[in-house]
Amino acid sequence: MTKTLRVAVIGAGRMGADHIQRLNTRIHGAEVAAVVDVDLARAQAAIEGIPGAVALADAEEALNNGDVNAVLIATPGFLHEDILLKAIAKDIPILCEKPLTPDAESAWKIVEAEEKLGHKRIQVGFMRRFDAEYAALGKIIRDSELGELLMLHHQHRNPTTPAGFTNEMLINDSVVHEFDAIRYFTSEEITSVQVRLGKPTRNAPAGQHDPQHVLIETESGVLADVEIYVNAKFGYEVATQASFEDGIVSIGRDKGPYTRSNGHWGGNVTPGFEERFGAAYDVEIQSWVDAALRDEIGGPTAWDGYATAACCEAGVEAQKNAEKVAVKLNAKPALYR
Ligand SMILES: NC(=O)C1=CN([C@@H]2O[C@H](COP(=O)(O)OP(=O)(O)OC[C@H]3O[C@@H](n4cnc5c(N)ncnc54)[C@H](O)[C@@H]3O)[C@@H](O)[C@H]2O)C=CC1
Ligand SMILES: O=C1[C@@H](O)[C@H](O)[C@@H](O)[C@H](O)[C@H]1O
Repeated sequence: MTKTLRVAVIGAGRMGADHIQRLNTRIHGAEVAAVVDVDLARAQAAIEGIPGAVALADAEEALNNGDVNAVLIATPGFLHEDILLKAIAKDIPILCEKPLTPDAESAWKIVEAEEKLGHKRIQVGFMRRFDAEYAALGKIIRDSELGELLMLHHQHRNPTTPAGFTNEMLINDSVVHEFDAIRYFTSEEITSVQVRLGKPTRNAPAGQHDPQHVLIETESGVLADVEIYVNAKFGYEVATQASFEDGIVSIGRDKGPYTRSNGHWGGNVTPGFEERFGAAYDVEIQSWVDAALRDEIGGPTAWDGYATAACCEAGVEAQKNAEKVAVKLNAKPALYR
């Protein structure tokens, strides 16, 4: 493998632009070689000041560009499958933003294509695994420091949603992170998902029922719940409280500095995911680059993308009734065991 990844970033929207900046300024061992966006002006704006980078409007053109040897996919989730299959055919390192794909059938096609290739090329953008507090809680669980983990309580609150954010996307685009986090914390698969639609906020756009309460069980019977609330207005908050036999651990609640002044006390709430998880994205992308230069991957696999897509599928079905829906998973291929 080469000493430098020459990355084509596909999609220069909110997340793609953020990754382009980090690749260009903070990540070692990688450079932006091409930026692709159907909105060519957006791609052109994104490569400004990046020597040697080209702006293109077509992903396939970037994959066929001899100067490109890796790809970072940051288009909306429903477009991932097509680009992934083309990138797998090129056998180059791939960082695919979550979700791998929005449904289990298409995610399974990706797993099968990678299995056929015979080695792992895809890392999925579940950045929470690279957040310092998530890693600390993961270690407490793995080392059984507080006895057995019994329950996980998650709050996932966004200030607002972009145009076109459907009711299904509360599960496919947002709770997909908790599905991955629960699997990461417990090292188990999720067996069932139930969704309760309670009293909605007047701040949700038409067609979106917000907030929702998602109830989850794992193989050993760990119970988890997620409050997904995507028009919460006050800021961006992603928090977890874990109940153990011998204690309680909370992560992600507040951000300092904590100030007492003028008869009030308090800290800060992050405005968006860039601020809350900025450091985690840096660690995630550096891990991908370092591993890619060794012909490996440095984080969640296509199997993780598939398994979470299966949870999402159960979750979207569960939105339609208040029943518990079983998660259906194909057998795990040897490549991921
Ligand atoms: N890990 C995380 O915390 C986050 C991940 N994401 C993920 O990142 C991905 C992108 O999300 P956003 O940046 O929020 O979306 P966005 O809508 O801001 O940007 C998407 C970009 O893709 C471009 N695009 C659309 N079709 C294209 C095509 N066929 N070829 C090339 N470019 C095309 C659009 O013109 C747009 O510039 C999604 O998979 C999303 O789930 C988004 C936000 C946070
Ligand atoms: O991935 C993300 C967005 O796509 C999603 O829409 C948000 O709900 C998440 O908090 C964020 O991390």
